[in-house]
Amino acid sequence: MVELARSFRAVLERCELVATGTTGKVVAEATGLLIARMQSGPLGGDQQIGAEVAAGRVDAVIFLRDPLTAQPHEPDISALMRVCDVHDVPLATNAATAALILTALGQRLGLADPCARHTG
Ligand SMILES: O=C(CO)COP(=O)(O)O
Repeated sequence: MVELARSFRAVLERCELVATGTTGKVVAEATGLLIARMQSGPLGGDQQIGAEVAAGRVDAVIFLRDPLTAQPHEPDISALMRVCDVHDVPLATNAATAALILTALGQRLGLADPCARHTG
């Protein structure tokens, strides 16, 4: 997530960012981006972000899943993904898809080169 945020800093600094607790802290410290932090995911942060999606206040969700690790709050994660589908909000669950979404957002913002570092 940090690598992605660094690569697309030019896009992200023009967005209102919200993240689950630990992710928001780590990315903010690594990049200097201003990020509103919800609860940690296992403590309800995914549900809080889901509520923002349901309220129509989110343009895109980037949720980088570790496909090899089971999460104790899997139902919360599924609910967040479902609410993105219900409201047709772009949802990235891997870095390649996230890069496509952030590139599109950057183009919409009029940035000539939304990605500072092309990591492949
Ligand atoms: O578990 C998470 C998302 O489901 C992430 O939560 P944290 O950002 O608090 O680690």
